[in-house]
Amino acid sequence: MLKPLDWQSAQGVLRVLDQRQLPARSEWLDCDSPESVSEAIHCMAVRGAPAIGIAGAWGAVLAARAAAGETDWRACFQSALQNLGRARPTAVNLAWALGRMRGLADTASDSQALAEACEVEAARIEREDLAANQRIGELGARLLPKGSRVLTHCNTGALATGGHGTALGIIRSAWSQGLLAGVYATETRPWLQGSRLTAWELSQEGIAATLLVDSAAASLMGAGEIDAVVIGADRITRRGDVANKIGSYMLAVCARAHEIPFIVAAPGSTVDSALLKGSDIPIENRSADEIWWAAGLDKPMAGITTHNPAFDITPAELVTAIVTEEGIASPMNGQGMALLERSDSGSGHS
Ligand SMILES: CSC[C@@H](O)[C@@H](O)C(=O)COP(=O)(O)O
Repeated sequence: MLKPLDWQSAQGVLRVLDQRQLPARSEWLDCDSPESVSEAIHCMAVRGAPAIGIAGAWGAVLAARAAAGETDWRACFQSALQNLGRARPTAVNLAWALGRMRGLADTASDSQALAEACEVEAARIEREDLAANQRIGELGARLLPKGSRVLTHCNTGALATGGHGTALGIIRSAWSQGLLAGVYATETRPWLQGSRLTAWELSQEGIAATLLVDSAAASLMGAGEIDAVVIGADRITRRGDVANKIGSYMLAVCARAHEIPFIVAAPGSTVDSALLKGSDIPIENRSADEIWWAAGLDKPMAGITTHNPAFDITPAELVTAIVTEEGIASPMNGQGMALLERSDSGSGHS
C-alpha cells in the first residue's frame, strides 16, 4: 500500500516520501529531529491534512527522544511541540495530533516512558486514520448512484493520509464497486497536487480518469458531464464551513449553480468543534514564487503583487454532505448538523 511516511524506530528516523518530487522521482527524506519533521511539513514534502497530523505525531516521538536526559524534559518536549505546531496553520489535524501527544507528558514518569508512550500513540493515530479513511470510503460511495461521474480537487489520496484517502478514498471505493462512469481530477493550481499526485495515484491503481485545468470545471458542469463533486478538507467548523485547497469554494459555487451535490470527506480529526465560523480559520498564504514559476520567472515581476492563499472557505450553505468515519451529515444550510446516516461499524478508533 502506498504510504507517505515510514517510521524507522531503531534508527530514530521518520522517512518522508518527498511529494515535491513526484511523479518524476520517488525520493525519501530522512527526518531525525522534530525540527526536520517541521521543515518537511512546512515545505510540503509531506502534505494533506491527515498526513500532516500523522507526521506531527512522529515528530513528537523524536521530540520526546531528544528530551531524554534533559533535567527539564517536560518543558523541552512541550517547546518542541509548540514549534511543530507552527509548521502549517490551516489543517487542524496537526494541532489535534500534537494535542494527543502533549497530554502524554502529564502522566509519564520519566522521559523514557514519555518516548515509549509517544511511539505507541503515534502508531495508533496512523492506524486510526487508515481505518477512518476506509470507513469514509465505504460510506461516501453510498452517495454515488451507479454511473456517477465525479470531479475531485487537489490530492486527498493515500499520499495525503494514513492510507486509502478521504475524497479519493470514496472514489477508490466507488470505483471498486463499479459505481463510477467517470473520474475527473483538477490540475490544482499552483502546486499541481491534482496533476502530479492525484493523477499519479489513480494511474497507479488503474482507475481511468480525466485531468482538467481548474478553470475548465465550470464548463464541464455546464455541459452536464459531472454528477457530484467530492473533495477533502483541512478544517471543518461546527456549522459546516469547510477550509480546503484554494479553488474549492469556486467549485462549490459552480456546483450549486448546476444543482450538483457537493460532498466533503474528512476524518473526525479535521473537525474543529472549537470554531463556529469559517472566517475564524487561519488561511496559509504561500510564497509568490509558486505562481511566478509557472510564468517562467524565478521572482515576482516588477510592480506586480501576488495573492497566493493555499486554502479557501466554502460556506456550509454550499455543502450537500459531510462524510466522516462517524457517518454522513448535512450542515443544513449552516443551521446545524443533521446526521443522515450513522456509521454502523463504529469510528474505527482503537
Ligand atoms: C485528505 S487531504 C485533505 C486536504 O488536506 C486536501 O484537500 C488539501 O487541501 C491539501 O492541501 P495541501 O496544501 O496539499 O496540504
